[in-house]
Amino acid sequence: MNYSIKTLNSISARGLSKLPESYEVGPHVDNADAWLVRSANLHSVEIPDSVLAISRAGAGTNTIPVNQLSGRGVVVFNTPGSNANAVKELVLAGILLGARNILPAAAFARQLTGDDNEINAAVEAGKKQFVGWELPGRTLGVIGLGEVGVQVANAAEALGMKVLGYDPAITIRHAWQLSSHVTRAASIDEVFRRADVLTVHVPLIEATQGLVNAERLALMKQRALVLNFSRAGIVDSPAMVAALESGSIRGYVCDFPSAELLNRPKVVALPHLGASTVEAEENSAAMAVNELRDFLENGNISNSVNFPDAVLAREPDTTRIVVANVNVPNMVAEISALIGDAGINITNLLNKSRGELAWTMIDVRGPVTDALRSSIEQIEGVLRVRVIEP
Ligand SMILES: NC(=O)C1=CN([C@@H]2O[C@H](COP(=O)(O)OP(=O)(O)OC[C@H]3O[C@@H](n4cnc5c(N)ncnc54)[C@H](O)[C@@H]3O)[C@@H](O)[C@H]2O)C=CC1
Ligand SMILES: O=C(O)C(=O)COP(=O)(O)O
Repeated sequence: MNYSIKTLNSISARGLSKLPESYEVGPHVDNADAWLVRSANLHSVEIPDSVLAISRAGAGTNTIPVNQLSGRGVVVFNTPGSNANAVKELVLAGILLGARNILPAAAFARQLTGDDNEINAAVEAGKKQFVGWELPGRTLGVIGLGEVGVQVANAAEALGMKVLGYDPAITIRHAWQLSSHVTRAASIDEVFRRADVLTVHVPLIEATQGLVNAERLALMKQRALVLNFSRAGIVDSPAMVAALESGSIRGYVCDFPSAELLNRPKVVALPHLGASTVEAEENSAAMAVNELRDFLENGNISNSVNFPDAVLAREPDTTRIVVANVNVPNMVAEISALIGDAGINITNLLNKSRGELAWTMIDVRGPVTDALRSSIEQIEGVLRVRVIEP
Protein backbone atom coordinates (compact mmCIF):
# COMPACT_ATOMS: atom_id res chain seq x y z
CA MET A 1 0.00 0.00 0.00
CA ASN A 2 1.32 3.44 -0.93
CA TYR A 3 0.68 6.35 1.38
CA SER A 4 0.99 10.09 0.92
CA ILE A 5 2.04 12.80 3.36
CA LYS A 6 1.65 16.54 2.83
CA THR A 7 4.32 18.64 4.52
CA LEU A 8 3.56 22.10 5.81
CA ASN A 9 6.51 24.26 6.91
CA SER A 10 10.06 23.27 6.16
CA ILE A 11 10.68 19.75 7.46
CA SER A 12 14.22 18.33 7.83
CA ALA A 13 15.16 16.39 4.70
CA ARG A 14 17.15 13.90 6.78
CA GLY A 15 14.08 13.24 8.88
CA LEU A 16 11.92 12.75 5.78
CA SER A 17 14.52 10.37 4.32
CA LYS A 18 13.35 7.79 6.89
CA LEU A 19 10.25 7.25 4.74
CA PRO A 20 10.32 4.46 2.16
CA GLU A 21 10.36 5.51 -1.50
CA SER A 22 6.83 4.23 -1.95
CA TYR A 23 5.56 7.21 0.06
CA GLU A 24 4.55 10.36 -1.80
CA VAL A 25 5.75 13.29 0.30
CA GLY A 26 5.86 17.04 -0.21
CA PRO A 27 4.14 20.37 0.13
CA HIS A 28 1.89 19.92 -2.91
CA VAL A 29 0.40 16.48 -2.21
CA ASP A 30 -3.38 16.60 -2.66
CA ASN A 31 -5.74 14.43 -0.62
CA ALA A 32 -2.87 13.20 1.53
CA ASP A 33 -3.37 10.43 4.08
CA ALA A 34 -1.51 12.49 6.68
CA TRP A 35 -0.07 15.93 7.26
CA LEU A 36 3.34 16.67 8.78
CA VAL A 37 3.61 20.16 10.26
CA ARG A 38 5.67 22.44 12.46
CA SER A 39 4.17 25.76 13.55
CA ALA A 40 1.69 26.15 10.66
CA ASN A 41 -1.56 27.55 12.03
CA LEU A 42 -4.28 25.10 10.99
CA HIS A 43 -7.14 26.76 12.87
CA SER A 44 -8.54 28.39 9.76
CA VAL A 45 -7.31 25.85 7.21
CA GLU A 46 -9.63 23.32 5.61
CA ILE A 47 -8.30 19.86 6.41
CA PRO A 48 -9.60 17.37 3.81
CA ASP A 49 -11.41 14.22 4.80
CA SER A 50 -8.58 12.12 3.35
CA VAL A 51 -6.38 13.16 6.30
CA LEU A 52 -6.28 10.38 8.90
CA ALA A 53 -3.56 11.89 11.09
CA ILE A 54 -1.53 15.04 11.64
CA SER A 55 1.90 14.88 13.21
CA ARG A 56 3.44 17.99 14.73
CA ALA A 57 7.22 17.73 14.43
CA GLY A 58 7.73 19.48 17.74
CA ALA A 59 5.94 20.01 21.03
CA GLY A 60 3.23 22.67 20.89
CA THR A 61 -0.11 21.75 19.33
CA ASN A 62 -1.88 25.06 20.08
CA THR A 63 -1.84 25.78 16.32
CA ILE A 64 -3.89 22.64 15.55
CA PRO A 65 -7.69 22.39 16.03
CA VAL A 66 -7.30 19.22 18.10
CA ASN A 67 -10.88 19.07 19.46
CA GLN A 68 -12.43 19.46 16.04
CA LEU A 69 -10.13 16.77 14.61
CA SER A 70 -10.91 14.42 17.52
CA GLY A 71 -14.59 14.59 16.60
CA ARG A 72 -13.65 13.46 13.09
CA GLY A 73 -11.51 10.58 14.38
CA VAL A 74 -8.29 12.25 13.17
CA VAL A 75 -5.28 11.39 15.33
CA VAL A 76 -2.95 14.27 16.24
CA PHE A 77 0.62 13.42 17.22
CA ASN A 78 3.53 15.46 18.55
CA THR A 79 7.16 14.51 19.23
CA PRO A 80 7.79 14.90 22.97
CA GLY A 81 11.35 15.79 23.89
CA SER A 82 12.63 15.86 20.31
CA ASN A 83 13.65 19.51 20.55
CA ALA A 84 13.98 19.97 24.33
CA ASN A 85 17.77 20.15 24.36
CA ALA A 86 17.72 22.87 21.70
CA VAL A 87 15.28 24.94 23.75
CA LYS A 88 17.28 24.38 26.93
CA GLU A 89 20.45 25.69 25.28
CA LEU A 90 18.70 28.82 24.04
CA VAL A 91 17.16 29.42 27.46
CA LEU A 92 20.63 29.18 29.04
CA ALA A 93 21.87 31.65 26.43
CA GLY A 94 18.93 33.90 27.29
CA ILE A 95 19.76 33.83 31.01
CA LEU A 96 23.37 34.76 30.25
CA LEU A 97 22.33 37.47 27.77
CA GLY A 98 20.30 39.05 30.56
CA ALA A 99 22.79 38.46 33.38
CA ARG A 100 25.75 39.97 31.52
CA ASN A 101 23.95 42.64 29.46
CA ILE A 102 25.55 41.06 26.42
CA LEU A 103 23.44 42.59 23.66
CA PRO A 104 23.61 46.25 24.80
CA ALA A 105 27.30 45.78 25.56
CA ALA A 106 28.01 44.39 22.09
CA ALA A 107 25.95 47.22 20.53
CA PHE A 108 28.02 49.73 22.53
CA ALA A 109 31.26 48.16 21.31
CA ARG A 110 30.05 48.00 17.72
CA GLN A 111 29.53 51.77 17.49
CA LEU A 112 32.97 52.73 18.86
CA THR A 113 35.17 54.77 16.55
CA GLY A 114 38.78 55.97 16.43
CA ASP A 115 42.15 54.24 16.60
CA ASP A 116 42.92 51.37 19.00
CA ASN A 117 44.02 53.73 21.79
CA GLU A 118 40.78 55.70 21.55
CA ILE A 119 38.74 52.49 21.40
CA ASN A 120 40.53 51.10 24.48
CA ALA A 121 39.88 54.31 26.37
CA ALA A 122 36.18 54.19 25.44
CA VAL A 123 36.00 50.51 26.45
CA GLU A 124 37.47 51.17 29.89
CA ALA A 125 35.24 54.20 30.44
CA GLY A 126 32.09 52.53 29.10
CA LYS A 127 32.19 49.03 30.55
CA LYS A 128 30.86 50.02 33.97
CA GLN A 129 27.42 50.50 32.39
CA PHE A 130 27.28 46.78 31.67
CA VAL A 131 28.28 45.24 34.99
CA GLY A 132 26.38 41.97 35.29
CA TRP A 133 25.83 39.27 37.87
CA GLU A 134 26.79 35.62 38.18
CA LEU A 135 24.53 32.60 38.33
CA PRO A 136 25.69 30.63 41.41
CA GLY A 137 23.42 31.32 44.36
CA ARG A 138 20.74 33.09 42.27
CA THR A 139 17.30 31.49 42.23
CA LEU A 140 15.82 30.27 38.96
CA GLY A 141 12.07 29.68 39.03
CA VAL A 142 10.91 27.11 36.46
CA ILE A 143 7.18 26.89 35.77
CA GLY A 144 6.36 23.67 33.92
CA LEU A 145 8.62 20.67 34.49
CA GLY A 146 8.04 18.70 31.30
CA GLU A 147 10.58 17.82 28.61
CA VAL A 148 12.05 21.34 28.41
CA GLY A 149 11.52 22.50 32.00
CA VAL A 150 13.35 19.52 33.53
CA GLN A 151 16.36 20.02 31.26
CA VAL A 152 16.48 23.75 32.03
CA ALA A 153 16.16 23.11 35.78
CA ASN A 154 18.93 20.48 35.81
CA ALA A 155 21.30 22.56 33.66
CA ALA A 156 20.80 25.69 35.78
CA GLU A 157 21.39 23.66 38.92
CA ALA A 158 24.63 22.34 37.42
CA LEU A 159 25.69 25.96 36.81
CA GLY A 160 25.27 26.67 40.52
CA MET A 161 21.81 28.23 40.53
CA LYS A 162 19.24 27.43 43.20
CA VAL A 163 16.28 26.05 41.30
CA LEU A 164 12.67 26.28 42.38
CA GLY A 165 10.23 24.31 40.23
CA TYR A 166 6.45 24.26 39.89
CA ASP A 167 4.32 21.78 37.97
CA PRO A 168 1.16 20.39 39.61
CA ALA A 169 0.89 17.68 36.93
CA ILE A 170 4.53 16.58 36.70
CA THR A 171 4.82 13.04 35.31
CA ILE A 172 6.60 10.31 37.24
CA ARG A 173 9.21 10.09 34.47
CA HIS A 174 9.98 13.79 34.68
CA ALA A 175 10.06 13.68 38.48
CA TRP A 176 12.72 10.95 38.21
CA GLN A 177 14.71 12.99 35.69
CA LEU A 178 14.66 16.12 37.85
CA SER A 179 17.77 16.77 39.94
CA SER A 180 17.12 16.04 43.59
CA HIS A 181 18.50 19.52 44.34
CA VAL A 182 15.56 21.20 42.65
CA THR A 183 13.10 22.47 45.25
CA ARG A 184 9.42 21.98 44.53
CA ALA A 185 7.40 25.16 45.12
CA ALA A 186 4.11 24.84 46.96
CA SER A 187 2.38 27.34 44.70
CA ILE A 188 2.96 29.21 41.48
CA ASP A 189 2.99 32.51 43.35
CA GLU A 190 5.86 31.26 45.53
CA VAL A 191 7.94 30.89 42.35
CA PHE A 192 7.17 34.48 41.34
CA ARG A 193 8.06 35.73 44.85
CA ARG A 194 11.38 33.94 45.16
CA ALA A 195 12.86 33.91 41.64
CA ASP A 196 15.72 36.15 40.51
CA VAL A 197 15.17 34.64 37.08
CA LEU A 198 11.85 33.12 36.01
CA THR A 199 11.28 30.88 32.99
CA VAL A 200 8.02 29.34 31.75
CA HIS A 201 7.83 25.96 30.01
CA VAL A 202 4.12 25.19 29.77
CA PRO A 203 1.84 24.62 26.77
CA LEU A 204 -0.43 27.46 25.64
CA ILE A 205 -3.88 26.34 26.77
CA GLU A 206 -6.78 28.21 28.34
CA ALA A 207 -5.33 27.75 31.85
CA THR A 208 -1.92 29.16 30.91
CA GLN A 209 -3.06 32.11 28.78
CA GLY A 210 -1.69 35.22 30.54
CA LEU A 211 -0.15 33.08 33.32
CA VAL A 212 2.54 35.78 33.71
CA ASN A 213 0.28 38.76 34.42
CA ALA A 214 0.41 42.11 36.23
CA GLU A 215 -0.51 40.63 39.64
CA ARG A 216 2.21 37.99 39.47
CA LEU A 217 4.83 40.35 38.08
CA ALA A 218 4.08 42.59 41.08
CA LEU A 219 5.03 39.68 43.40
CA MET A 220 8.52 39.46 41.91
CA LYS A 221 11.76 40.75 43.39
CA GLN A 222 12.85 44.11 42.07
CA ARG A 223 14.96 43.77 38.92
CA ALA A 224 14.17 40.10 38.21
CA LEU A 225 14.62 38.66 34.72
CA VAL A 226 11.78 36.85 32.91
CA LEU A 227 12.16 34.36 30.05
CA ASN A 228 9.46 32.95 27.82
CA PHE A 229 10.39 30.32 25.27
CA SER A 230 6.94 28.67 25.41
CA ARG A 231 4.35 30.80 23.60
CA ALA A 232 3.68 34.53 23.35
CA GLY A 233 0.22 34.27 24.94
CA ILE A 234 1.57 32.89 28.22
CA VAL A 235 2.87 36.34 29.11
CA ASP A 236 0.47 39.28 29.28
CA SER A 237 2.40 41.62 27.02
CA PRO A 238 1.00 45.00 28.19
CA ALA A 239 1.69 43.97 31.81
CA MET A 240 5.26 43.00 30.90
CA VAL A 241 5.84 46.28 29.05
CA ALA A 242 4.52 48.23 32.06
CA ALA A 243 6.81 46.30 34.45
CA LEU A 244 9.82 46.92 32.18
CA GLU A 245 9.00 50.60 31.87
CA SER A 246 8.62 51.04 35.63
CA GLY A 247 11.99 49.29 36.07
CA SER A 248 10.58 46.61 38.39
CA ILE A 249 11.51 43.89 35.88
CA ARG A 250 15.11 44.00 34.59
CA GLY A 251 14.48 42.41 31.23
CA TYR A 252 12.30 40.08 29.17
CA VAL A 253 13.92 37.47 26.94
CA CYS A 254 11.51 35.64 24.67
CA ASP A 255 11.14 33.74 21.42
CA PHE A 256 8.14 35.70 20.17
CA PRO A 257 8.56 39.20 18.71
CA SER A 258 5.42 41.36 18.50
CA ALA A 259 4.65 44.95 17.53
CA GLU A 260 4.40 45.83 21.22
CA LEU A 261 7.82 44.36 22.06
CA LEU A 262 9.87 45.62 19.12
CA ASN A 263 12.48 48.33 19.71
CA ARG A 264 12.40 48.06 23.49
CA PRO A 265 15.92 48.05 24.93
CA LYS A 266 15.00 45.75 27.83
CA VAL A 267 13.44 43.14 25.54
CA VAL A 268 15.34 40.45 23.67
CA ALA A 269 12.89 38.85 21.24
CA LEU A 270 14.31 36.03 19.12
CA PRO A 271 12.48 34.89 15.96
CA HIS A 272 11.03 31.62 17.39
CA LEU A 273 14.41 29.90 17.31
CA GLY A 274 14.00 27.49 20.25
CA ALA A 275 13.78 24.38 18.09
CA SER A 276 15.79 25.68 15.16
CA THR A 277 18.91 23.53 15.31
CA VAL A 278 19.93 20.92 12.77
CA GLU A 279 19.71 18.27 15.48
CA ALA A 280 16.27 19.22 16.81
CA GLU A 281 14.79 19.59 13.34
CA GLU A 282 16.08 16.18 12.36
CA ASN A 283 15.00 14.51 15.63
CA SER A 284 11.52 16.01 15.42
CA ALA A 285 11.01 15.10 11.77
CA ALA A 286 12.32 11.55 12.25
CA MET A 287 10.09 10.98 15.25
CA ALA A 288 7.04 12.40 13.45
CA VAL A 289 7.78 10.25 10.41
CA ASN A 290 8.05 7.10 12.54
CA GLU A 291 4.78 7.88 14.29
CA LEU A 292 2.99 8.42 10.97
CA ARG A 293 4.44 5.29 9.38
CA ASP A 294 3.38 3.00 12.21
CA PHE A 295 -0.01 4.68 12.21
CA LEU A 296 -0.63 4.49 8.46
CA GLU A 297 0.79 1.00 7.98
CA ASN A 298 -0.49 -0.62 11.20
CA GLY A 299 -3.02 1.71 12.86
CA ASN A 300 -0.73 1.94 15.89
CA ILE A 301 -0.64 5.12 17.98
CA SER A 302 2.33 6.48 19.95
CA ASN A 303 2.58 10.05 21.25
CA SER A 304 -0.85 11.24 20.27
CA VAL A 305 -2.24 14.29 22.03
CA ASN A 306 -5.88 13.27 21.57
CA PHE A 307 -6.09 9.45 21.27
CA PRO A 308 -4.60 6.84 23.66
CA ASP A 309 -1.35 5.06 23.00
CA ALA A 310 -2.35 1.83 21.25
CA VAL A 311 0.19 -0.60 19.83
CA LEU A 312 -0.68 -4.12 18.71
CA ALA A 313 1.90 -6.32 16.95
CA ARG A 314 0.86 -7.44 13.48
CA GLU A 315 0.54 -11.10 12.71
CA PRO A 316 1.17 -12.31 9.15
CA ASP A 317 -1.81 -12.66 6.81
CA THR A 318 -4.23 -10.80 9.01
CA THR A 319 -6.41 -7.86 8.05
CA ARG A 320 -6.69 -5.11 10.64
CA ILE A 321 -9.91 -3.21 11.28
CA VAL A 322 -9.12 0.08 12.98
CA VAL A 323 -11.91 2.02 14.64
CA ALA A 324 -11.83 5.49 16.19
CA ASN A 325 -14.81 5.71 18.47
CA VAL A 326 -16.41 7.59 21.31
CA ASN A 327 -15.58 5.99 24.66
CA VAL A 328 -18.99 4.46 25.54
CA PRO A 329 -19.92 1.01 26.90
CA ASN A 330 -20.55 -1.96 24.62
CA MET A 331 -18.65 -0.61 21.61
CA VAL A 332 -16.29 -3.59 21.34
CA ALA A 333 -19.21 -6.01 21.71
CA GLU A 334 -21.16 -4.26 18.93
CA ILE A 335 -18.20 -4.26 16.54
CA SER A 336 -17.27 -7.87 17.23
CA ALA A 337 -20.88 -8.99 16.84
CA LEU A 338 -20.93 -7.54 13.32
CA ILE A 339 -17.63 -9.30 12.53
CA GLY A 340 -18.98 -12.57 13.93
CA ASP A 341 -22.22 -12.19 11.92
CA ALA A 342 -20.05 -11.88 8.79
CA GLY A 343 -18.53 -15.27 9.64
CA ILE A 344 -15.08 -13.83 10.26
CA ASN A 345 -12.73 -15.07 12.95
CA ILE A 346 -11.02 -12.51 15.24
CA THR A 347 -7.35 -13.33 15.93
CA ASN A 348 -6.39 -10.38 18.10
CA LEU A 349 -7.99 -7.32 19.59
CA LEU A 350 -6.99 -4.13 21.42
CA ASN A 351 -9.23 -1.44 22.85
CA LYS A 352 -7.77 1.60 24.59
CA SER A 353 -9.50 4.72 25.83
CA ARG A 354 -8.47 8.22 26.72
CA GLY A 355 -11.10 10.57 28.12
CA GLU A 356 -14.02 10.66 25.74
CA LEU A 357 -12.22 8.86 22.91
CA ALA A 358 -11.22 5.26 22.28
CA TRP A 359 -9.20 3.33 19.74
CA THR A 360 -10.06 -0.22 18.76
CA MET A 361 -7.98 -2.52 16.57
CA ILE A 362 -9.27 -5.92 15.55
CA ASP A 363 -7.18 -8.39 13.55
CA VAL A 364 -9.11 -10.92 11.49
CA ARG A 365 -8.38 -13.68 9.02
CA GLY A 366 -10.12 -13.36 5.69
CA PRO A 367 -11.23 -10.37 3.66
CA VAL A 368 -13.28 -7.55 5.17
CA THR A 369 -16.03 -6.53 2.75
CA ASP A 370 -17.14 -2.95 2.14
CA ALA A 371 -20.53 -3.97 3.54
CA LEU A 372 -18.98 -5.03 6.87
CA ARG A 373 -16.90 -1.88 7.01
CA SER A 374 -19.91 0.36 6.42
CA SER A 375 -22.02 -1.51 8.98
CA ILE A 376 -19.29 -0.81 11.59
CA GLU A 377 -19.23 2.84 10.48
CA GLN A 378 -22.94 3.05 11.19
CA ILE A 379 -22.63 2.06 14.87
CA GLU A 380 -23.51 5.09 16.97
CA GLY A 381 -20.33 6.61 18.37
CA VAL A 382 -18.01 5.30 15.66
CA LEU A 383 -16.01 8.23 14.28
CA ARG A 384 -13.94 6.54 11.59
CA VAL A 385 -13.11 3.04 10.33
CA ARG A 386 -10.07 1.87 8.38
CA VAL A 387 -9.30 -1.53 6.99
CA ILE A 388 -5.60 -2.29 6.64
CA GLU A 389 -4.88 -5.21 4.36
CA PRO A 390 -2.17 -7.78 5.29
N1 LIG B 1 10.39 28.11 21.38
C1 LIG B 1 10.33 26.94 20.79
O1 LIG B 1 10.82 26.75 19.68
C2 LIG B 1 9.69 25.81 21.50
C3 LIG B 1 8.63 26.04 22.34
N2 LIG B 1 8.06 25.00 23.00
C4 LIG B 1 6.93 25.34 23.88
O2 LIG B 1 7.24 24.85 25.17
C5 LIG B 1 6.12 24.13 25.69
C6 LIG B 1 6.61 23.06 26.63
O3 LIG B 1 7.34 22.10 25.89
P1 LIG B 1 7.71 20.68 26.53
O4 LIG B 1 8.43 20.88 27.82
O5 LIG B 1 8.33 19.88 25.46
O6 LIG B 1 6.25 20.12 26.83
P2 LIG B 1 5.80 19.06 27.94
O7 LIG B 1 4.39 18.70 27.60
O8 LIG B 1 6.80 17.98 28.06
O9 LIG B 1 5.81 19.88 29.31
C7 LIG B 1 4.85 20.83 29.66
C8 LIG B 1 4.69 20.78 31.17
O10 LIG B 1 3.89 21.89 31.57
C9 LIG B 1 3.11 21.46 32.68
N3 LIG B 1 2.01 22.38 32.88
C10 LIG B 1 0.87 22.49 32.17
N4 LIG B 1 0.11 23.49 32.70
C11 LIG B 1 0.79 24.01 33.74
C12 LIG B 1 0.54 25.05 34.68
N5 LIG B 1 -0.57 25.77 34.62
N6 LIG B 1 1.49 25.30 35.62
C13 LIG B 1 2.63 24.58 35.68
N7 LIG B 1 2.92 23.57 34.83
C14 LIG B 1 2.02 23.29 33.88
C15 LIG B 1 2.69 20.05 32.30
O11 LIG B 1 2.29 19.31 33.46
C16 LIG B 1 3.97 19.51 31.67
O12 LIG B 1 4.76 18.83 32.60
C17 LIG B 1 5.41 23.60 24.45
O13 LIG B 1 4.04 23.36 24.68
C18 LIG B 1 5.63 24.69 23.43
O14 LIG B 1 4.58 25.63 23.50
C19 LIG B 1 8.52 23.72 22.91
C20 LIG B 1 9.56 23.43 22.08
C21 LIG B 1 10.18 24.45 21.24
O1 LIG C 1 8.02 22.47 19.21
C1 LIG C 1 7.48 23.55 19.45
O2 LIG C 1 6.51 23.70 20.21
C2 LIG C 1 8.00 24.78 18.82
O3 LIG C 1 7.60 25.86 19.16
C3 LIG C 1 8.99 24.65 17.72
O4 LIG C 1 8.41 25.30 16.63
P1 LIG C 1 9.03 25.11 15.15
O5 LIG C 1 8.95 23.65 14.85
O6 LIG C 1 10.41 25.63 15.20
O7 LIG C 1 8.13 25.92 14.28
